[in-house]
Amino acid sequence: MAAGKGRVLPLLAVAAALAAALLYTAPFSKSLGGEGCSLLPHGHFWIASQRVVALGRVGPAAVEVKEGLINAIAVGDYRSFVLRRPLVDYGDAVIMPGLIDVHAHLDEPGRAEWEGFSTGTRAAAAGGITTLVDMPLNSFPSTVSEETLKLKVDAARDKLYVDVGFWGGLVPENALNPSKLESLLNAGVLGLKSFMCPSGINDFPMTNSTHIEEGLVTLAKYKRPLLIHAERIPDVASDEELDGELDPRSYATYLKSRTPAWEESAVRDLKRAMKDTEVGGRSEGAHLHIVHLSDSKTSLRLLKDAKHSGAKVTIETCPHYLAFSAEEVPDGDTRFKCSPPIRDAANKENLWEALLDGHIDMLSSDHSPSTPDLKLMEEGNFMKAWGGISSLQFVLPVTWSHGKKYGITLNQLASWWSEKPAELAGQKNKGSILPGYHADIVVWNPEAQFHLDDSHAVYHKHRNISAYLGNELSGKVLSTFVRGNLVFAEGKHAGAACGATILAK
Ligand SMILES: NC(=O)NC(NC(N)=O)C(=O)[O-]
Ligand SMILES: [Zn+2]
Ligand SMILES: [Zn+2]
Repeated sequence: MAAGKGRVLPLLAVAAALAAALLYTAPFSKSLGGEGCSLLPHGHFWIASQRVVALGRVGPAAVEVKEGLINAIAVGDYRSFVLRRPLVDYGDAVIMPGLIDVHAHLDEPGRAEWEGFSTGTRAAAAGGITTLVDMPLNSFPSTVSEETLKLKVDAARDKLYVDVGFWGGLVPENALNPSKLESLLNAGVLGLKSFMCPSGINDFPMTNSTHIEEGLVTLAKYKRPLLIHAERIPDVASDEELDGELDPRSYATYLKSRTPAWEESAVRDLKRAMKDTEVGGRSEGAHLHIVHLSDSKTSLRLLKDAKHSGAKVTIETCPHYLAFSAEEVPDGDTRFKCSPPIRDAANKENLWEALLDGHIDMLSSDHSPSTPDLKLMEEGNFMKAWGGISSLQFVLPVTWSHGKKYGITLNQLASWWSEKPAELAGQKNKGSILPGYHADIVVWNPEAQFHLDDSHAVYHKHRNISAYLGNELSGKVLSTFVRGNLVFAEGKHAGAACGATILAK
């Protein structure tokens, strides 16, 4: 390419992208550009900036959006290509693939007072997240069958500001029954999720390793992943746990009650399941995904070993494990309670190292709010409070603000938050800015700093239970596009909720 000259990549790889899209398609819930779906009155336009994260590079480019898809990318001096059509020039702001959050608890139907499709997806849009995958528990009933998935999809109708897919639950009731599992998978869940310890939700019981190994055999046929909450109560209690009276307001008490041995015990128990996913294994084609890894020591080492031996395993961690450390959690401040727990500063350093080295594959929010009363904020009892971090809207600025000192790049952000999650969720036409892909895009300013105080608009349901309130962050989301619809800009949402439910086919 001659210096200073632009280059346009018309419909690059469209054939591949569209062919792959046949595997999983996102049914559009409303026609694109429908009444009120977008804050922009165009169905065909260009957006441009000096920092477009696309094609493995960051630089000046213009992206052509047509009927919800990315039609072309002009890199370099793009002006000669952008003729006649409207162009939105974002100057120095970053144009990046929208974030795909594969771990969010939206809690509807049944616990809409905890979160909800409307509030949750408005928060997502304001945070630059363009696709969410909803967890099968905390709603009521849990998503464990074709019928309960249908309740989810019905509850989501006309409430979505971003696209939403669903994980189903692998529970003892369906794990050993392939036809039940197949009907759940045929109904369109993107994969399954199970717990190896009590989930805290009565109609979502834990699974043992036999359930997991058998479930994987069915999942292998569908090539969809099994997500695992990998904590298991160790067979031998540690001496520390046997210590006498411990103060339930002290964060140290909570840490002692849920040690890294819980994660380690679960990972050891998954040994055979992981082996089964290897080439020639009983469930070759299946894929195990460890959600919210916190233990950066033995559990991570065992998972690295399994990956090294050829097991199909991926790992996610969450911004709260990368932003906070146990030393900083004030006693009684149950906003920080989650499972597995936020551990010490050395653990946090190791998690960053593993993420930067590629051993941890991706990030997710694990946004899991409840009503404020269940957080027992006045009592401050860590042992009784609901566990779950409320963070949906803040994950991009939190990752960026804390990652800057480790020298993270915009391409890494796009990989952890968009490309890898798209792959996990089987979304072959999402997660990158590439011709033929959905025009799911976040525009943000990494340099803009803000104080997350009462004047900051927060869209998820209960702002006061978020551990991030009061933080100084950098990285401000300016605009969010979902399939070409400008769903959020300058603090405002589009009038209509035109996100789609994503069902696997
Ligand atoms: N029932 C839950 O939402 N649990 C969640 N709770 C956390 N992470 O503290 C989770 O994902 O394990
Ligand atoms: Zn979990
Ligand atoms: Zn969760």
